[in-house]
Amino acid sequence: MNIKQKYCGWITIIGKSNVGKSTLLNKIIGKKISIVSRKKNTTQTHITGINTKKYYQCIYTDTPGFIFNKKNDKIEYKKNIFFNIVKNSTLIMFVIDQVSWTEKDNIIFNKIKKNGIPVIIIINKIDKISNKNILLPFIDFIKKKTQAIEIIPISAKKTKNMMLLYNIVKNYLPKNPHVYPENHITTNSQFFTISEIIREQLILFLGDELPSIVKVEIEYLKEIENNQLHIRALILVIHSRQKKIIIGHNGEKIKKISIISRYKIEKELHKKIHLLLWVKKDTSK
Ligand SMILES: Nc1nc2c(ncn2[C@@H]2O[C@H](COP(=O)(O)OP(=O)(O)OP(=O)(O)O)[C@@H](O)[C@H]2O)c(=O)[nH]1
Repeated sequence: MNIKQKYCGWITIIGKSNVGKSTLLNKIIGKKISIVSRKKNTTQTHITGINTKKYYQCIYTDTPGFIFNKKNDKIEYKKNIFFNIVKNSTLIMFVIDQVSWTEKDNIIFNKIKKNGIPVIIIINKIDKISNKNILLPFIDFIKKKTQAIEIIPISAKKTKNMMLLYNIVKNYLPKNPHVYPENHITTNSQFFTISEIIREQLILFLGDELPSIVKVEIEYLKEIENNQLHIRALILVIHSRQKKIIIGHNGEKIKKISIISRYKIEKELHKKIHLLLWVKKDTSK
């Protein structure tokens, strides 16, 4: 019997805050599993995204951006958890913002380098670089400075060089059986549990009135002290009239959906929930 060899590896996405780590992971997975925002430190916990194509499975971890102590430039981020993730990686994707290599990048890079795990440096947001001539000398400079195994300029937002990146990552995957089934895209079940509860309530409350395609995206999820969770969820519709249906007269419907959803999420997660629901036209269509 000819059983095709399988490959599987763990890839950790590292970088300063706001360099585009979550955008990159979402693009790789093809779904919004990690929250993207202009605000720094949107990603609060580790997000795992799984990408399986035929015989190759990549298990990505998006890490929260590093926080530096303003006084002494020391990393304040939960070091132990972080370095455990790094230690167990097959590969590291070190993301930087355009052609800027700062002292902070140096500090983070030197810390992770000690583990001897291969590092790919990703120069993100190249769509923002108007003079592309500066790219090659910068790549040379980074190559000398870091001895990274690969340096790849991409635009996660504009999906530029993403296939090239995937093909490179694939080459570094060791022979391993797959850890997750093919259609499994994240281990962050909390994320999905919440959006599914909201969708469930939409279906229950609106029945036949419900527009056929309603997406719920968790835009913001933050755990605060005393077991409380702040959630902002977007209900995405195709037409403005669908928006009106969901909101209802004087906002009555959305209010009810929100109250019951909050109650159900509290029951499911055993946490105090603060829930804000927004209905919005899906502009990605
Ligand atoms: N122009 C451009 N903007 C991008 C690109 N990638 C990400 N961004 C933007 O950069 C901002 C930060 O992106 P995130 O993906 O949230 O960055 P992050 O590194 O995960 O941030 P933290 O959660 O703070 O660690 C967002 O406004 C993104 O839309 C890109 O390739 N090009």
